[in-house]
Amino acid sequence: MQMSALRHVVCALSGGVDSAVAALLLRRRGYQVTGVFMKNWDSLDEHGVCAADKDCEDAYKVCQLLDIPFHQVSYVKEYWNDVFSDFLNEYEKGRTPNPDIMCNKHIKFSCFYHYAVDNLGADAVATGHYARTSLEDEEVFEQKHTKRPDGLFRNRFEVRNPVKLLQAADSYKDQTFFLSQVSQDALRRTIFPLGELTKDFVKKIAAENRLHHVLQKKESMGICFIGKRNFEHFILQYLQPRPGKFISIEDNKVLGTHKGWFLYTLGQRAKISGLREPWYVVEKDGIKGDVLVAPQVDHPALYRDLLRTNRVHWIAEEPPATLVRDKMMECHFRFRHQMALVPCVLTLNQDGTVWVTAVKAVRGLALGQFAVFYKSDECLGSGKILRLGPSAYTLQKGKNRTRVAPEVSSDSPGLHPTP
Ligand SMILES: Nc1ncnc2c1ncn2[C@@H]1O[C@H](COP(=O)(O)OP(=O)(O)OP(=O)(O)O)[C@@H](O)[C@H]1O
Repeated sequence: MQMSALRHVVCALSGGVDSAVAALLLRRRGYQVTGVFMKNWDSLDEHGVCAADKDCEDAYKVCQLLDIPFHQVSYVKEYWNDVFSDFLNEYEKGRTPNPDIMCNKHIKFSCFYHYAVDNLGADAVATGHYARTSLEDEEVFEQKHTKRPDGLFRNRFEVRNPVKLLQAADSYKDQTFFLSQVSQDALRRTIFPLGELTKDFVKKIAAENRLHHVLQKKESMGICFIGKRNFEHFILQYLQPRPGKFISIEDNKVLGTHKGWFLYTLGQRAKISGLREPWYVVEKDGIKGDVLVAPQVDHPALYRDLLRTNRVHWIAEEPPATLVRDKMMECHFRFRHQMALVPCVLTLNQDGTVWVTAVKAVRGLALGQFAVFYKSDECLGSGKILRLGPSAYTLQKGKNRTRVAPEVSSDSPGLHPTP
C-alpha cells in the first residue's frame, strides 16, 4: 500500500502508559500515526519542577520508540480561559466544578481535535481513554467532515446514525463520565484503542514493547494542575478568603470558623479546629458565607433524591426520542467518577434542562457537579447540577412541622418537576 493511502490517526500522547499503548496499537493496525503532546498548564510544582516538561519528554520518547512523528502544542491560554476560569468562577459561586470534564470538552475534543484534522490532516484522532464508541475503525474513516449548521434550525433529525459513546469493557477503568460533554462531531472521528482492554493488559503490552519509561510513572490522580499540593492553599492563591462560621445544622450552634465557604463541598469532612469528632458539610449559606455541618457521615441532611440540571448535552440523540415522546425516561446516573450507577427518572423541561428523581436518596450531591446519564452501557450525555431538592433531614423536619421544605439553589427560584 502507498503511504498516501494509509489512514492517518493523530493520537494525543500524555507521556503516560495508556496513550503510549494506544499509539502502539494504532501502529499495529497499520495506520500512519502521529503523536501530539498538549501543554495545558504552565507552572512549577512544589519542587520547582515543571511536570509538563517531563511528560513532554516521555511522550517524545514514545514517538521515537514507535518511530512516529511528534508534535507539541500549547493550549495554556485556552485552558486558562475555558477550563481554569470556569473552575474558579464555579468555586466562587460555592459550586463543585469538574475541570476534567471541561478539559475534554474544550481542549482535547475541541482544540486538539481541530488541530489534528485541520492542521495535520488527520483522518481520525485517538486518545488513551477507557471508553468505546458504536463505530468500527473503518466506519470512523468513512466519515466526511461536514460542518453542521449552528443555531436555531439545527434539529435532532439532522444527524443520521449518530455515534454512541459506550462504557469501556473494563468497567472499573471506564472514563465515559469525563467524556460526557464531548461533541458528536469530534466523537464521530475518534478512536479509543483501549476500549476493549483492561488496565493490566495495557501494562503488559507496555512491558513487552520497551515502554518501561511510561510504565514506571504513577497514575495521575486528582486535579492535574493542583497535583499533590494542598487544595486550600492552592485555591486561596486565586480567590479572596471569605471567613465565615461552621454551624451545626441540628442546633445552630457555632462550632468554629473557616477561611471561605467555597473551600468546602457537600459531603466532605470539615476539619474544625479544636474538635476531635468528625463533622460533615451538609449545606452552604452563600449570603452569610457560613458552612452548615452535621455530626454523622450518613446524616439525613446529606441525602437527596431530586436535582435539576442546566441544558443537557446529549451525545447521540438531542434529546433521546423516548424522553421527547413521553416527557419522562427511566435511566441511570452518576455524579462522581466510579460511583455506582443510580436508577433514576428524568423529566424534560421546555428549555432542555431536566429534573432527575433518584429512585433512592443519594449522599453528597452538590451544585456544579455533572449528572451523567446512562442507559445500559451507553453514556447518553450530562448536565450540570444547578438546583437540589430538599434533603431527607429538611423533609423530616418539614413533616414534623407540616410545612413545605425549601429548595437549595444557586440561582433564581425555579420550577418543581411536573409529571
Ligand atoms: N498533556 C497531554 N497531551 C496529550 N494528550 C493528553 C494529555 N493529557 C491527557 N491526554 C490524553 O487524554 C487521555 C486521558 O487522559 P488522563 O489524564 O485521563 O490520563 P490517563 O488515563 O492516565 O492516560 P495516560 O496513561 O495516557 O496518561 C490520555 O490517554 C491521552 O490520550
